[in-house]
Amino acid sequence: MASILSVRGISKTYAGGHQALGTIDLDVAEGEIFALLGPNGAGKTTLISIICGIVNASSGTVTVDGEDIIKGYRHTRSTIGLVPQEISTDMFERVIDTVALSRGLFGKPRDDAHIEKVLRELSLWDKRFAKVQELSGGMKRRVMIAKALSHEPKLLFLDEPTAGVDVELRRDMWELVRRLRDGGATIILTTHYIEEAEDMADRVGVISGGKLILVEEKTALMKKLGRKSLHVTLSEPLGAIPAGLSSWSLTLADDGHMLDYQFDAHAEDTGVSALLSRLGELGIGYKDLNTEESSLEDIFVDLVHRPAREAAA
Ligand SMILES: Nc1ncnc2c1ncn2[C@@H]1O[C@H](COP(=O)(O)OP(=O)(O)OP(=O)(O)O)[C@@H](O)[C@H]1O
Repeated sequence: MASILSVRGISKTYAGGHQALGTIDLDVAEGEIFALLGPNGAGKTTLISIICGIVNASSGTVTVDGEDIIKGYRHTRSTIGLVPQEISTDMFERVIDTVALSRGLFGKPRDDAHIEKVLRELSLWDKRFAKVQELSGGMKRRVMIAKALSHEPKLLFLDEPTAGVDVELRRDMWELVRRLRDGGATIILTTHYIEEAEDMADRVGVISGGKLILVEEKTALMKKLGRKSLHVTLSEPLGAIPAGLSSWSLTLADDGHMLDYQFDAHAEDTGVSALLSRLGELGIGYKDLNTEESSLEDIFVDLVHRPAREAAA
């Protein structure tokens, strides 16, 4: 599918000399949900802000829907919707007015039916005549989303959309994201809730220290980097791991009642069957066995911390 977003050689050094982004290259296809993961200060917001035309890049180019974001800014800005991390809107305006005004700012003709649809989808219709300042924090966030959707963007950025929101709003938001995607929109989100990326994203990009260290299909990533753990519940607790088991990398947990073995699920020989027969030979009985796959969170933590570990080694 065609790219709706192409980032080529983008870097950013802020005025104070801080390099927030190294050289970033990224393509996002139309209709994708792309999750950008990274620790605090990794450069996620900087990258989004450059694409949205809020921050100038130090080098590189960005194309949105076939147009350069600088030369073709009118088109690219009206193609993009941004839900920023922070709530920024005129607090004294009524909900319906601030959302309708946002649409006008992007040069789109008035469309009351669309504004009503957006407000209804976000459960804001009943509050349409309330001033923004009278709303709860969660409702204010819904207003920010409504504003971003007011001009029917093809490419929607959600910058940590569910940070600090309640369970209900979070669930509503993910339903909305799915509906938008079904309607053909492309969605790029940053999140600290990795299970959300695991649940929602088609592809995942990991940014760390201003560098995009990995971009991969979510399922392929989990397959490739995923490890499995085997948990062996012992009949009798062990005080220490017996010398006869030194060929496996094992840990004892649960006061010696549980033996854990981490292995690469895709290796030709996982070592599991040899481990189980050795346990038999050593007379170590067990009551139960179960395996567990690593989550995207495990993979992410491993990836982000790997450079530091490698440097220390
Ligand atoms: N206007 C600015 N001037 C100088 N430095 C900045 C500015 N904005 C961001 N930075 C720095 O650039 C780096 C990247 O920040 P950015 O906000 O892009 O990270 P982030 O990945 O979005 O983090 P978070 O998850 O905390 O939102 C940080 O070190 C930050 O302090």
